[in-house]
Parts: sequence; C-alpha cells; structure tokens
Amino acid sequence: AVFLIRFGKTYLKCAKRLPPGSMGLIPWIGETMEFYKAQRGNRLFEGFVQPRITKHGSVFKTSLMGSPTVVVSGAEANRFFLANEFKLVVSSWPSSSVELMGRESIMEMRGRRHQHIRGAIAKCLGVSGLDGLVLKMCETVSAHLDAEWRGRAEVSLYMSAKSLTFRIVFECLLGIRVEAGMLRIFERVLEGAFALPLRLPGSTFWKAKVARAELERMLIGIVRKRKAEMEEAEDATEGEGEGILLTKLVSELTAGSMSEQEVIDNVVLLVFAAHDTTSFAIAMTFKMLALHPSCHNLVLQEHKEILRSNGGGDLTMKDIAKMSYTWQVAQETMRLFPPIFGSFRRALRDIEFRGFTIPKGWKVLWTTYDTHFDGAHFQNPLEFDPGRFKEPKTLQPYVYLPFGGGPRVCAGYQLAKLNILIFVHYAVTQYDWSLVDANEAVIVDPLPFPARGMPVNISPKIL
Ligand code: HEM
Repeated sequence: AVFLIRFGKTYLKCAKRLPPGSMGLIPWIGETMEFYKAQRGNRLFEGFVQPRITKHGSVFKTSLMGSPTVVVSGAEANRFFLANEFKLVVSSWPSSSVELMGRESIMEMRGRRHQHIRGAIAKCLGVSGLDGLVLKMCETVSAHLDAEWRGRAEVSLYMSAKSLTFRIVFECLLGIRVEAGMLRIFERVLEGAFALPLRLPGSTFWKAKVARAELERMLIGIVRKRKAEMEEAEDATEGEGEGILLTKLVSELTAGSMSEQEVIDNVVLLVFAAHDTTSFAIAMTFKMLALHPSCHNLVLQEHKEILRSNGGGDLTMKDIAKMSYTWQVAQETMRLFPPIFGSFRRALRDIEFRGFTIPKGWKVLWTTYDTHFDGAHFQNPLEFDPGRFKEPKTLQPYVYLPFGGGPRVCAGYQLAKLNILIFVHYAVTQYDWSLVDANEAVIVDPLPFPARGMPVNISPKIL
C-alpha cells in the first residue's frame, strides 16, 4: 500500500514528463519477470533493453523488483549518472547485499566518509601499493597451479580462478592464511547477496546470514590479534608487501580514524567485489583464447618472450608491463562479457534528463551493453578483436565501462589486472589446455558464470 500511495503521488506529479515505457500491469512486479528471464539467459541487452530502446527510445521507464526505474543508455547518459554520484544519485544495492556486506562498507558510504575509506583502500590497491605484492602473487599462482592443476587431466577453470582469487585477496592483500572451509563460508554469504531477504530458517538469505556471522567472528579475531601485535611492536607503519591492506585498515583503527565494524565490513566487501568478477574475467579470457587460436599464439609468444628475457625467474612489474597484448585480449573479453553488466543508482532529487523528469527516489539503471555493442564506438561490435584496445586512449570517455566510472569507479582495477595477467602467464606457459565444451552457455544469476564451470583438458607443457 505504501508503495502504491508513494508511486501514485510521484506519478501524478511528474506524469507528463516521465520517460515513456511500461510499468507492467502490477507496478510492484512491473517487468521484473521479463528482466530476470533475459538476465538469466545472458540476454539482458538483446532480450530486455534493446527492444525497449527500439520502442520507447534510449531513456525509458519500467518497474523492477518493486522499484520504479529509468533505464538509460549511451556514453552521455553513463557520464551524467556516474559522474554525478553523490550529487544527483547514489548507488543503490538490494537490501540483502547491504545487510550481508555490512552497512559500514564503502558501497554504503557517501561524501567524506566514502572519500576517506576509498583513500585508504586505493593506497594499497594502486600500482605502488601492489608493486610490493607481485612476487607474493606469483608464488600464490604457482602454488595454486601445483596444488590444483598438477597431475590432473581436467580442471574447472572458473572454480580454479575463484579459489585463486580468494587466496590472492586473503593471503596477499590481507596476509591471512586460507584454511580449509573458508572459501565455502564466504561463498555462502555471496549466495545470499542477491536473494530475497527472507528471515526464514533454511532460506538462502538465512544461511548467508549465519555464514556472515561466522565470517565476522573469524575476522574480528584476526583484526584484534593484528592490532595487538602492531601495538606491541609499536609498529606505526601503514604497511607494504604481504598483508598491506589489513595493516593499513588496522592502522586506521589504531589511529581512531576507522571503527572495527568499518574494518570488518570493508574486508568482506573487498573479497566480494574481487571474487566473481575477476574469476569470470579470467574464465572468459581463456574461452576467447580457445576460440581464437591466432590470438592464443600471440599471447603465447608474448609470454615466451618474457620467460626468455627474465630467464624463467619471478615476474616483476616490468615483465607485467610487457603483457600488453594479453591485456588487450582481457579488455576485449570484458567488452563482450562484462563481469558487471551495469548497476543501479537512486535519484536524490527530481532529475531533469533529456527533457524527462526522473522523480526523487526512483532508480536509474545504467548498463555497459549499449556502448560496448555500439558500432559507432566499436567497429563490427560483435567481433572479437583485441587490437581495438591497442590505442585505448582513442576511446571516448564513458564508452568502455567494465570497471564503471566516476567516484565509484572500481577501486580494484589494478589488482584485477595483475591477477588476470599473472594467472594467464603461468597457465599458458606451463600447460597445454583446451575447452571441454566450446559451446558452454553463460548464465547470469545475477552475476555471470559459465554454466558448467568451464571444464578444460590440461596437460603439462613441454616448451
Ligand atoms: C575483473 C574484475 C572486476 C570488475 C569487472 C569490477 C567492476 C567494478 C564495477 C563496474 C564497479 C562499479 C560499480 C558501480 O558503479 O556501482 C566496481 C566497484 C568496486 N570494485 Fe571492482 N571490479 C573488479 C575487481 C575488483 C577487485 C579485485 C576489487 C578489490 C579487491 C574491487 C573492488 C571494488 C570496490 C571497492 C568498488 C566500489 C568502489 C566505490 O564504491 O567507491 N573490484 N567494480
């Protein structure tokens, strides 16, 4: 009833200037079913957004998951809404995500508090912070391949990428040893992040809450121990190398500029932000390499050259800088298969956009798809052509957005890049591999993943 009254009032006030579109027969349900159906089949653009753009234009209204929503398209719209974060809009996550990630995480922060927490995270996740982690990341990738690939004929590339990404965040960034069962607890939290927030014992959300409480207990123990160790050692450094991020967050705690809850919530959020996104990018990069053998050969040449020049030793940032073609492959992969298709914002006040009014409180959905697949920005947009990223500076701003844009642009971009490149380096130079199922579908629920976990046949490479 509250929804209907509020919705009705806003509707009458702005009706003339609302964007065109359909709110469905029952506004609370609206077009949610059509949205979910298209999303699950990885056809959100072709199945939901594009037909409505054709019918209503590039700004249209709909009603999704109980919220009146305006879907916007094009680089100009992306810039308008992403760059005006905090001024006209704020990011808007489902209540289950907020509850499970924590209300003190960066995704819920605004203004100064957001800037402060982001500053602390960015210091560790920027190029200079990560420089001291390259060696540890290489050791982690090597150890991962030895433990999970060696001696096997087949592995699930996606699951392997997931456990590696988890290990990199925990062991390299936080300096926390991954114990058996930790990944499972974490994944149970993630499973509830987009589930209906039902507090019924046995429901996905309930199980996620129980897992979150377990994770929180574990993290509180770790944070308190690290704080005591740092105090005892009178260690006032903000950290570098292994564990850089946790050291930085704990030093903020000691200095009184962050609360314990903020430290815990942001640790959970960072693992969440890194996990499915990086793993999907890795899996799809391999898929694209398998489907485009000439690209695979170029990648292999690039990495063999690095092995030749460093004598097969540990990688350095200089070696990683030489992986330019591999990064083009990964970028082109994320253009076609963005790990995050877009995200929701909430209007802080009535917003005038392209002659329409977006009422205060309504949601705005920006997506990567329409610019990523637009022939005006990318010639033959459905073709896989890594070469288009050779000169990325020629791209107009807010066209290529796998990492978002504006004040909330991905804080983990450099880490994701390192993770992908280092993994590709070790995997392609040490193993011959091929896809078990070249036609494996991608399911989106609500983040994308390969339906069968992308099994690959592997055998040790004889170089
Ligand atoms: C291929 C991998 C990744 C992709 C595609 C990706 C994508 C994104 C996107 C699209 C956003 C913006 C969301 C929005 O505007 O609502 C974002 C935000 C964010 N990402 Fe990533 N991400 C990746 C990896 C990572 C990693 C490895 C980390 C850190 C460990 C990370 C940390 C964050 C954080 C903290 C934010 C929120 C920033 C803020 O609110 O200020 N991401 N990411």
